[in-house]
Amino acid sequence: MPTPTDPGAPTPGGTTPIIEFRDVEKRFGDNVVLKDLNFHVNKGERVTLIGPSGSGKTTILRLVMTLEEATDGMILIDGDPLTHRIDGGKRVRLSNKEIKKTRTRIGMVFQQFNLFPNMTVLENITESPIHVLGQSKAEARAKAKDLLHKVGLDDKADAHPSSLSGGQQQRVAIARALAMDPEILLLDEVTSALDPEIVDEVLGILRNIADTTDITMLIVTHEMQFARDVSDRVLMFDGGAIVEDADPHTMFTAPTHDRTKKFLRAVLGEGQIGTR
Ligand SMILES: Nc1ncnc2c1ncn2[C@@H]1O[C@H](COP(=O)(O)OP(=O)(O)OP(=O)(O)O)[C@@H](O)[C@H]1O
Repeated sequence: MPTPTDPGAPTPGGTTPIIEFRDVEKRFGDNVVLKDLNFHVNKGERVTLIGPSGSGKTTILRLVMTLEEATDGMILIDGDPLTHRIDGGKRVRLSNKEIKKTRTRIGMVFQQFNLFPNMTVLENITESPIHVLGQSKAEARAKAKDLLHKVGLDDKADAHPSSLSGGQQQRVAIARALAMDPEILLLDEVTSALDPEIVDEVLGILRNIADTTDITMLIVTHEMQFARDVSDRVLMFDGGAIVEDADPHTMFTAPTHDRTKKFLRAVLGEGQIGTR
């Protein structure tokens, strides 16, 4: 097993973790949201976080994206500290430059799309590849067009986000995240703000990405069927702690923990565990 002095060591299965939480604490004032949280995600794995509202799922994604920083402990990306390292027994924050370098390996899609309203769809997608990765305009535009094709929006390159439906805006947000060639894709309730009839179109695109790439995915979703279809592993959270860690078949058909059973009954409906 990895030890605090041995970052990124292979797990017993021989696979290197690409995301590793070590004794992570996150508090907002007096509110301790995560306490001594330890878990890892292996390269190429798709891991879904489920659990009741307020259990800390979004906070975990925001920590990986460096939108928040842990108040104690360490997060490692591919063996490298993300925001803090231990130096001579002391917890030291990395420089902004070091943090930014690791962050470019990670992409995130949010519930509320977060597109730049004054830019066209194409500009939204090319902005970071040009300004963060230093790609040429031509290279970034070619890649963006390719991605727009992939998400079924070839004809929307010159449109502004406000003229698009919610589902179309979310597809642009997915293309924008992919334009950075992320090794890790974080999906935070990406269909929660969408009308029910367009949820499937967005989930279909994500299923396709899961099927055709080896991007590591960390997913927060209330779409249990989607979680069951794409995940290698499902982590059930409650009160900022993992109460169950299982493959999706086990989690959704034969959960062992009472808290998981109660949660899934509430989400899926009485008698639904094992039938979906
Ligand atoms: N920026 C913040 N400032 C203060 N408290 C916060 C902040 N972000 C999250 N929290 C608190 O952290 C806790 C966990 O929130 P989080 O959004 O991670 O939960 P969640 O499991 O994703 O919930 P949901 O399923 O409702 O999205 C909550 O008590 C929340 O109020």
